[in-house]
Amino acid sequence: MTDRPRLTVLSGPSGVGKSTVVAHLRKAHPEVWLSVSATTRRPRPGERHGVHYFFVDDEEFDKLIANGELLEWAEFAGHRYGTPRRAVLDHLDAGVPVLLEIDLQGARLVRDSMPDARLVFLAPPSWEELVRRLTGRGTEPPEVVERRLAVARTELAAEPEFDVTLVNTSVEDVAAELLALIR
Ligand SMILES: Nc1ncnc2c1ncn2[C@@H]1O[C@H](COP(=O)(O)OP(=O)(O)OP(=O)(O)O)[C@@H](O)[C@H]1O
Ligand SMILES: Nc1nc2c(ncn2[C@@H]2O[C@H](COP(=O)(O)O)[C@@H](O)[C@H]2O)c(=O)[nH]1
Repeated sequence: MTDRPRLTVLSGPSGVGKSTVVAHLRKAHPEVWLSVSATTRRPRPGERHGVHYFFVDDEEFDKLIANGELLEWAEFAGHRYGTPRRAVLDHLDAGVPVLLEIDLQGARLVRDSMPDARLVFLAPPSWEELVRRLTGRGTEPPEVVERRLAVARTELAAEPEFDVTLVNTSVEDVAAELLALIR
């Protein structure tokens, strides 16, 4: 029987660089499986259904919840996001390392339902750098950036709840540290 690998949860404030770090890691290590979340948010330019997210409407998201298909879900800055349960469990059962990239509320829910999961907090080098990254990404209008930064203050305060903190100064360094934790 295959040993069940540990689930790794990567969390941290919007704009800190979670997706950038994960993309860098997975380019060199495609064997690490990244869960594709469902969301009611609209796609950004370049985002593809089934690759970056499963983009669903409110009714479809309600059904996912009602049918117990989500391992966890949360509302973040006006939209809902959730982790499809079956695919995560199937990959773990098959011995494949699984990575979730989710918000603080979701990380707390996973910790409650899967206490063996390792919770990793990605922190910015400074508040000013976080603002620069989120603004510089240019994917959200100023009012949404403000909303995400307000949430970020709460998320930064929750860092002690996590098993490990990685500071995203260098994408290469932090991706290597994350890989070592996943293994
Ligand atoms: N170490 C780094 N140094 C400088 N810029 C970075 C670094 N890591 C990421 N960035 C940049 O910061 C911006 C935000 O990164 P990214 O979209 O990966 O954040 P995120 O945490 O996934 O955000 P969200 O939670 O909103 O999806 C991007 O423009 C990215 O290129
Ligand atoms: N609780 C969950 N949070 C999730 C999930 N998928 C993504 N996220 C987090 O939402 C915010 C915003 O993401 P964005 O793509 O709109 O910038 C970010 O913190 C993601 O990590 C999920 O399935 N559950």
